[in-house]
Order: sequence, then structure tokens, then C-alpha cells
Amino acid sequence: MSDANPTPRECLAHQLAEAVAEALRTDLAERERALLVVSGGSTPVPFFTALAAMELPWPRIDVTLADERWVAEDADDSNARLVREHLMQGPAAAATFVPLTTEDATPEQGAEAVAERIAGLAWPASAVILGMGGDGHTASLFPDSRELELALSTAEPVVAVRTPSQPQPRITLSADRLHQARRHILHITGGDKRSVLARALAGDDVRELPIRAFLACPLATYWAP
Ligand SMILES: O=C1O[C@H](COP(=O)(O)O)[C@@H](O)[C@H](O)[C@H]1O
Repeated sequence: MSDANPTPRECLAHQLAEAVAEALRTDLAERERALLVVSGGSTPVPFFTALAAMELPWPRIDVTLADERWVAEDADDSNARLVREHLMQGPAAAATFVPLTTEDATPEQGAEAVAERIAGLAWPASAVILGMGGDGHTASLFPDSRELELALSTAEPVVAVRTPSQPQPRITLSADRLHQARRHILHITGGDKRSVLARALAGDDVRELPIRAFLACPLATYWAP
């Protein structure tokens, strides 16, 4: 870290980047390519910056997303844009980023092409870095989504999602595909999310708080105030 007085969130992001880099190195010692699945939203930005600076065999690493809004890749709320601007930089620019959207008008129309696109990646992923919303959603597994049941149960890799609480349609990796990863990490910050996680740990209804689907993976939790 270059900053002499890093914030707790910056320290957390750096520790997480070190752990993910180590996981990728370990897997790349025994296979030709490795896959990293990251989340969008606001939390991962300092993690992306820290990971992008790591010395890794980036040309052998693929990066994709746990979920995406069905928006243009240059839209402000595109997770792909976030990844391109903050992770695919410096040494990490030599990695291959595989987005989850197509030119199709809807995720339902594009889901098959996305599934074909990601089929060639080096599954199972070395690590999945999950985020979590205040409603307990992770990836685009939302408690109020009408496709939640499908996303939790299908063996398909991706699911198109419509969620009343969200302005855009989305596409998400299915729980099955996320579960298959070698390592599962939850990256969250702030007191509110700590409370949501505590609530999730105290119960077992996955439909109420979908993050519960991953608590027993096991899920390494990186949290800072
Ligand atoms: O909608 C999303 O939100 C969650 C959490 O986002 P944050 O802004 O609270 O960090 C994220 O994990 C997910 O990938 C994203 O699409």
C-alpha cells in the first residue's frame, strides 16, 4: 500500500487482494488458466485497485462477474465498466475480462449466448468474491426476485432476473455455479451489513436472506467498519 495512513477499508481491501492473489498463484501452479469471479457495486473498488497492482501471471487469468445489470457496458451502473476501470488496469490489464451482457434487448434473450461465452472458462473458479446488499442479496439473488427459486436450484450457469426492488433487469451466475468455486469470500463494509450478516447467521431461510445460500461453503468474511 502506498498510503502512509490507510483507512480500515483500504487495509481490508489490501488483505483481500493478497489472499486472492495467493489463491490464484496456488491454482496456477497446477493448471494452465485460472478464473476469478468478482462482484460489482460500490464495495469492491479498493479491492480491485489493490489486486490490479499484484504481480501475477495475468495473461493466464480470466475474470468474470457474479452478476450484472442488463445495461450497456459503458453505463454508469454497469459492473463491467467498474471492473474495466478499476481492475483491468496496470499489470492486470493483461488478464481477460469476460462480461455477462450481450447486444440483446433483454437478459432472457441473451442468457444462452452468455452461457456459451462463459462455458470455455477454467471452471471451477479459483475464487468467488461475493458482495451483499442491505436486503441480504448476493450476486443477483434477491429476496423479492421472481426467479430466486430458479437461480437457487438450476444447474444452468446463468439466470435472467427480474426484481421489483431493482430498476434494471439483471443476469446472475446461478447458486450452483457459484457454489462450485474452490473458495468463497464475502467482502462487506459498515455496521449495517455486519448486522445483516449477523441476522443471516442466526437463521436458515435462504429466501429471506439469499446470502445464507453461501454461509456453509465455507465463506471467508472480510469486513471493516
Ligand atoms: O447490486 C449489487 O449489489 C451488491 C452489493 O453492492 P454494494 O454497492 O453494496 O457493494 C453486489 O455484490 C452485486 O454484485 C451488485 O450487482
